[in-house]
Amino acid sequence: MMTAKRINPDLQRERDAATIDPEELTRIIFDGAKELDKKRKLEDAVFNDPDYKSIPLNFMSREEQYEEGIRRSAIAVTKKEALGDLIENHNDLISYNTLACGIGNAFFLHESMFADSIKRMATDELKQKMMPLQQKFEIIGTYAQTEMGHGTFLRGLETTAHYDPNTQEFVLNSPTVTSTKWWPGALGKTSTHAVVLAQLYTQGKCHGIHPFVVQLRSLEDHKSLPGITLGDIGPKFGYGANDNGFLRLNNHRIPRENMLMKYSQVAPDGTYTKPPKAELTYGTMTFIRSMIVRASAFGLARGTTIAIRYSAVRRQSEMRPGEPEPQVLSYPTQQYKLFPLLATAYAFFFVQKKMVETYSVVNQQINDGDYTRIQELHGLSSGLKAFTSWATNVGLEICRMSCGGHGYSMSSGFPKLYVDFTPNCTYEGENTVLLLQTARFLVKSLKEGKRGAKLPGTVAYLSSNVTELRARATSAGRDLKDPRLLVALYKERAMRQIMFASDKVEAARSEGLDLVGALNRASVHLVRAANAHSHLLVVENFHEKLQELKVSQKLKKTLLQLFQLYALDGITNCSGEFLEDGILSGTEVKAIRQYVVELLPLIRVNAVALVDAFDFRDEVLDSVLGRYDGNVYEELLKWALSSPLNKTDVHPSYDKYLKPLLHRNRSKL
Ligand SMILES: CCCCCCCCCCCCCCCCCCCCCC(=O)SCCNC(=O)CCNC(=O)[C@H](O)C(C)(C)COP(=O)(O)OP(=O)(O)OC[C@H]1O[C@@H](n2cnc3c(N)ncnc32)[C@H](O)[C@@H]1OP(=O)(O)O
Ligand SMILES: Cc1cc2nc3c(=O)[nH]c(=O)nc-3n(C[C@H](O)[C@H](O)[C@H](O)COP(=O)(O)OP(=O)(O)OC[C@H]3O[C@@H](n4cnc5c(N)ncnc54)[C@H](O)[C@@H]3O)c2cc1C
Repeated sequence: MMTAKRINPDLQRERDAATIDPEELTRIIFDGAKELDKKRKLEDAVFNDPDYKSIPLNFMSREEQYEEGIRRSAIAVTKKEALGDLIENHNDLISYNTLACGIGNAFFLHESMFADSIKRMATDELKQKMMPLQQKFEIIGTYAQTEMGHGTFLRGLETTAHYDPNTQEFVLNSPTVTSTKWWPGALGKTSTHAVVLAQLYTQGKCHGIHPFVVQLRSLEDHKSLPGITLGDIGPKFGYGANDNGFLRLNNHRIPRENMLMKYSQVAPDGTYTKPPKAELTYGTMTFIRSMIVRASAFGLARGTTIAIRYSAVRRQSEMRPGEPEPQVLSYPTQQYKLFPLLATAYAFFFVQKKMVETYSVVNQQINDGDYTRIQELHGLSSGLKAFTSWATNVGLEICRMSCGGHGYSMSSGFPKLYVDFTPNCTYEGENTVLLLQTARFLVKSLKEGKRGAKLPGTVAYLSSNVTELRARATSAGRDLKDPRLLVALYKERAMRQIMFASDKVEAARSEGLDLVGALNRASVHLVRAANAHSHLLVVENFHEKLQELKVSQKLKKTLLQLFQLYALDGITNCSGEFLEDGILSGTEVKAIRQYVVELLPLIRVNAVALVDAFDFRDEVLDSVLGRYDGNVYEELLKWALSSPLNKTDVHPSYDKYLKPLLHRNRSKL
């Protein structure tokens, strides 16, 4: 943690009064003392390096942001080579890049989706050719799937790859305006190569979308190759430093070997062999979806750190004349805005660990040719990606508004945090669409459970029936703060929502609709069901973690309070779903509302320590309001003074426009 020269006394008092040691919690969040030490060393390596210093992003034009992003990303490549053991795994790599290229990592897709697609789907020969070039940064790759006309509906992509057996090449084309590749990160100006998804045609037949490695730019002068039109798509809501781009292909030829042919093949004569499972093409997206759960945890942790520290420093409104103005953190309404989000950030930290573990186990099974859990992984990653990113998206705006007027200033850090986070709800699968995928898996699992099939872990509860679940909830006692009861209540709620949605699908089918039509008619209920299921997974996982963790009694007590707040507040926000089937009575829901309010002052004692435990350095938070030392007001003034508009006392526009206006009647006076 950064040592500050002078800590704001209010913030210091909060830290002194805490009953927990934030460092104990930090070690849990970052997987133990060794990993934490590594993370801090990586931070030192970046923030003590003058090469990573630049003028504040807020005062740069978009071109300057792009250039600065490229500069930092490029030097990060060489600097990280010298860091040896500090970068041991993919998490370390992401951490280092996030720290070094805070403005936006130009090579994120190169190191994730481009590399992963090749590793996952290329033949050994293509891998041997491409991976060293990728790893040594002799080429820069991106992932070009989305088109102007279609992002969600992959089967609707229009880019074509026609196989020509005479030359043993694929001929790539963008036959319509809407087939223009649109959005891929780093496509416009940076990348030399892309994994391009296109409809494969061979021997006169279309075989659906397949991935191809396509060179876009010359490796000598970086000019786009003949048959290729490339560019930046223009300014966006956020991600100013990234050249999200467009690509048009005009009879562009690539060798047959550039198709990623591990699972499906085109032989030299054009004969097509289909993959053992069509969904294997989608694996790279599953990988990033699981990472977005991690990004959600970090995003909400950042937002709550800024808002809670600032709320401890900010004093407003005498309660009674002459009394000192309270810290806004002491108002129950402020606590009610922020503490459930703090609890949510913790819940997401724990569930992202589970997501990453599950991903890595199932991915290994898939690599070994065992596809039995592929659907479960898809249901889990789609549901958690959507559930956690939506909650973080909403939570960040609540955090910003909880900072009053100063939250609206760029100096708060919230505008950049929000605009860079919010596309997590859209890219890598639009959230509604992903929840519908999860729901499909849930409806299927429910049916199979009823038939007596053994269901995988995350949906095993669907093989029970509601009477059993109700009995389990009842046997857990009726102490509404008891974690076992809370998990049982969430389970019953999820089960009932899934049953309700399934019944609606069945009802539509019995009216003669086909499955697709029936799923579409029931889609509002299906999304609700998938949300309820994902919510349960977060609650259940938090409970399991509480039982597993070997921590001090004081910390255990605080984590239990956070769990209770997360679970109880979740009930009040969806109380209709708990009331409508009598899972809870009206009296119980009212009692839960009161418990939530009673938990707030208990959390208040440790609120600052709990955000300190996230261990964000000031350079990472990039927020005047969230500073570790709490010296908000002095820094706000400094920040404003550094604004380019304040370079001169009189702005040049005075002579051009204001003076003529102000002086226009002067001669008449
Ligand atoms: C302090 C230190 C600090 C450190 C801080 C560090 C903290 C941060 C750390 C983290 C930083 C990272 C942040 C991330 C940044 C990201 C960058 C941006 C990247 C953005 C890239 C993109 O944005 S890139 C494009 C993504 N674009 C999609 O995402 C399209 C969605 N659209 C579909 O994905 C399909 O279109 C859709 C709908 C499934 C229908 O698919 P479809 O048309 O085939 O139709 P069906 O629905 O019929 O599906 C047919 C059957 O396939 C099954 N299935 C489908 N998908 C499956 C799958 N994946 N796995 C298995 N099975 C699957 C399904 O379940 C059916 O199974 P069944 O038949 O048995 O029911
Ligand atoms: C910042 C950013 C970076 C990106 N980076 C990349 C990249 O690197 N590579 C890449 O290939 N792509 C990238 N994308 C594109 C991204 O993956 C798509 O935008 C995303 O998958 C959503 O697809 P869409 O834009 O077609 O949305 P649409 O599908 O058009 O969504 C519009 C609305 O329609 C609804 N809808 C669509 N289909 C259904 C359905 N079946 N049922 C119910 N509702 C539906 C959605 O819920 C949504 O409300 C990026 C996008 C952004 C914003």
